[in-house]
Amino acid sequence: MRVLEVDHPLVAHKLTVLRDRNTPSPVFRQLTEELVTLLAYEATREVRTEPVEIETPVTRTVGTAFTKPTPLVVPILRAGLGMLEGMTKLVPTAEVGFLGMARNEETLEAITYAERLPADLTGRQVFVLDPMLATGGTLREAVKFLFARGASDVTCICLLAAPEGLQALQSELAEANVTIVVASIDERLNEKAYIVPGLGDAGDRLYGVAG
Ligand SMILES: O=P(O)(O)OC[C@H]1O[C@H](OP(=O)(O)OP(=O)(O)O)[C@H](O)[C@@H]1O
Ligand SMILES: O=c1cc[nH]c(=O)[nH]1
Ligand SMILES: [Mg+2]
Repeated sequence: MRVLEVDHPLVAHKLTVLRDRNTPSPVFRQLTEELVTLLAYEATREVRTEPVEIETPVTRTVGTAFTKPTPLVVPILRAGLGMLEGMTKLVPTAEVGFLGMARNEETLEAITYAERLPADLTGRQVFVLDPMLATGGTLREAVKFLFARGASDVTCICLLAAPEGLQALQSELAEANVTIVVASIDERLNEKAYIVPGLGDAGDRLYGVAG
């Protein structure tokens, strides 16, 4: 498993506004989308491509095309849905599958309540979108599920990660072909397993308080 913390002033600035408790949902959604586009630029460095011959108005030349099957993008509902548009803007030909997962706030166990993915992911490159990597339980389950379906490698794009969650994932997925691309590795988890300084509950800030 590899971890890449993206160090860029544009990322740091947008993240600062996102963290601010006074930032309203519409601005939060817009900034999330913009941040994902910046992170996706780094996260797609290893996307599989092949040469393709094309004709410009001047001559024939060899360019680059995504190798088929194209990457699969998997937002983890709810909060990951806020990252989808930013990703598909950059990789418009990607297919999209969905995982609905929620962390039980008492036991911190991640449960899967919805799944809409291709049955066979053999050889597929998969990009998972989830803004928060706290204990790491949600991403661990998601990644294991994708490998069980045959994915060749999984890249998770997150806004914030806690060191505790990264360590937990590292100890379970050390040898796995997993990359975590994150805007900031924060200080720690608090007693409720929220990321500190963090940005609060990403799903609630994007979409309002869940019932
Ligand atoms: O690393 P973990 O400790 O598992 O926590 C992280 C998870 O918690 C949040 O989702 P949540 O369960 O709040 O669902 P939501 O997106 O519907 O709000 C977040 O979007 C991650 O999926
Ligand atoms: O800080 C946190 C931790 C888990 N889920 C969130 O949305 N935020
Ligand atoms: Mg939530």
